[in-house]
Amino acid sequence: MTEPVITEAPTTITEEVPAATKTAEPAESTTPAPEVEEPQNALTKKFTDAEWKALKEFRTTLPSVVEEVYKSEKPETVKLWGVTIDPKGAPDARASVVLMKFLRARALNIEEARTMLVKTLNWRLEFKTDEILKEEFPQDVFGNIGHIYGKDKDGRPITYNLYGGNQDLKAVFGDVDRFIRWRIALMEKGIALMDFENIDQMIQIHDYEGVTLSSRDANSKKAASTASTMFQDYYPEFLYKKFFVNVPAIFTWIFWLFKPIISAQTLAKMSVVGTGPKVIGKELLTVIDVKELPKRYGGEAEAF
Ligand code: HEM
Repeated sequence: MTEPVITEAPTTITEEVPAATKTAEPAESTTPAPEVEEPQNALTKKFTDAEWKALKEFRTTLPSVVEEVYKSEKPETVKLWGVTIDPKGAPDARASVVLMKFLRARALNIEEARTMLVKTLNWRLEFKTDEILKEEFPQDVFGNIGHIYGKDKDGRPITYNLYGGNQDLKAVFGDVDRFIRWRIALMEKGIALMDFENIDQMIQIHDYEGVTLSSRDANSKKAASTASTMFQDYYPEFLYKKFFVNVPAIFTWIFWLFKPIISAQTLAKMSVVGTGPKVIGKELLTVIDVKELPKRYGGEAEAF
């Protein structure tokens, strides 16, 4: 697996200004064609000059990406997370945001970003992600282990996974393929709440209340590493922060088991929080408003 290198979203706002190319005596007919103005939204306005440069080059590879993935089908446009990307057409701000995710996940390396995009599109066809939102999963098994609830202070959606010991984990992880489809469905539902204009990332919270070592059997380990690898490979730059709450101190070492499959940049977005609403609230209330945070985590929301 290529180690993805994810650069932090830059905070400086930079407008794309074409470099002045005036020479001493411009010849009459050599006036350079004006650069096509880039459509902007709040997220593209945060791109740096280096990112814009990489994006323009990345776009030139898109026709070959479509050809490689869809072969003779040759679709005019490609839809990714609800955003239409026109490989040959005029640039679009939301499409730029989606494409930038691949570039940032690969440290602006065009060839590596292209490979990641090809692999992601191929995986989505194979995994049938388009059908996943319509799929139904047994409520008695999954009803309590995953929730999408509230927004952070900047409007990012929040997903909660309750993988603690007080669940029937044998039923949840007994069929690993079914679990993975359910987990990817939850991810896609979270992404469906993003507009790619102002919001393109989410907060994830894992609750491990009541966890014991016996909760970690071969199936749940396989489910955890498979899901984690899929997020690394096919969901570039979707994570803003991830919190692991209600983790008993004696189990924090489990966090480090994931180090080989998660990039350093993604690991830096993750933090392990102790147990109880007071301790958890202290940490989570820095990013989530008290009215949006469930009571069990130190907030005021009457949630799950
Ligand atoms: C013992 C029972 C546990 C079970 C059943 C379990 C289950 C899972 C599952 C299914 C995932 C897949 C990723 C996702 O759903 O977002 C995951 C990821 C992960 N878990 Fe656990 N886990 C357990 C304990 C722990 C503990 C105690 C820690 C310590 C903090 C931990 C840390 C992690 C990390 C770091 C990831 C990777 C997250 C990512 O890639 O986004 N797990 N776990």
